[in-house]
Amino acid sequence: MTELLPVAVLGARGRMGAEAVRSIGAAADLDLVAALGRSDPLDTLVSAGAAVVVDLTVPDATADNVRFAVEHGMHAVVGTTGWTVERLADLRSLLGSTPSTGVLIAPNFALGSVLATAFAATAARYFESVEIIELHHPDKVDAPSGTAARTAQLIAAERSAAGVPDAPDATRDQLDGARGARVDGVPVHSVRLRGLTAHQEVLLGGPGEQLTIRHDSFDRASFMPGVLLGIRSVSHHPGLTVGLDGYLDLQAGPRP
Ligand SMILES: NC(=O)C1=CN([C@@H]2O[C@H](COP(=O)(O)OP(=O)(O)OC[C@H]3O[C@@H](n4cnc5c(N)ncnc54)[C@H](OP(=O)(O)O)[C@@H]3O)[C@@H](O)[C@H]2O)C=CC1
Ligand SMILES: O=C(O)C1=N[C@H](C(=O)O)C[C@H](O)C1
Repeated sequence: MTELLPVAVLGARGRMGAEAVRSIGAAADLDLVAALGRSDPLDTLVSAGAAVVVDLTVPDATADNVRFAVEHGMHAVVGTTGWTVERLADLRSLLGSTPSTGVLIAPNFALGSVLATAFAATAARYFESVEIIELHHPDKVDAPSGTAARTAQLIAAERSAAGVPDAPDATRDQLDGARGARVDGVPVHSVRLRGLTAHQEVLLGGPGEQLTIRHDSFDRASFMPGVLLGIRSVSHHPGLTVGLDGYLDLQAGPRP
């Protein structure tokens, strides 16, 4: 009989955590050994024998949770936002001392979102202007979304590598925030609206044309295939991987 993979969820009673608990419980190859809330001690991860820890908590807690997992020889699959450049650098250095441990930080587990971000980054080389609008439910504690921040970083990197000049913007007079927040120079606008789940539009403008790349998660079920892929794959990817695309082959096949 094949051994089941022991998995623990942090933030297990949250919106994402509860969905992940259901999906892991329904997976024949996974064994949910712990489902922790904020007041449960992290030592439970050790006594439960977790091999993979899934973190779906809050930006203030996630870095300490992942540190604990790595220091105790567990792989981590992280959907929580709040991973600044500094936090990622600290994690990379921690992982340097445990070379066989894998950590996936996935700003978005939905396949469509991962693809939309990749398409947007490619398209951004060819358009004069680019702006991001992210739209979420009003119970979200962070803005801009982790997905929007990651999309902006990838767009900025592509534009810089391709030598695209800064997008023109004649605004001289504005109310604070009217032009959004800047992430690596890319304007990001955050909408919080009851009824929404998780949505993003990347607007790309050139002379006489616009390309809009939009992704909608209508339900948190959209994130679950990515969560399961992360859990099953993380031990095969030692070190830090940022973005589920690191576990996917997004290259197009041969042309007909
Ligand atoms: N990567 C992706 O695809 C996705 C990522 N997310 C991200 O996942 C995170 C969780 O989102 P969501 O489920 O909507 O949020 P919720 O607020 O519904 O859940 C957060 C959970 O975190 C727990 N928590 C709160 N504070 C702490 C703490 N100090 N230490 C440990 N646990 C804590 C809470 O536990 P308790 O119940 O005990 O209070 C709660 O259950 C967010 O960062 C969100 O942006 C969300 C959707 C998709
Ligand atoms: O809080 C959410 O809901 C989501 N958070 C992630 C983010 O900030 O990008 C992923 C998704 O957008 C849903």
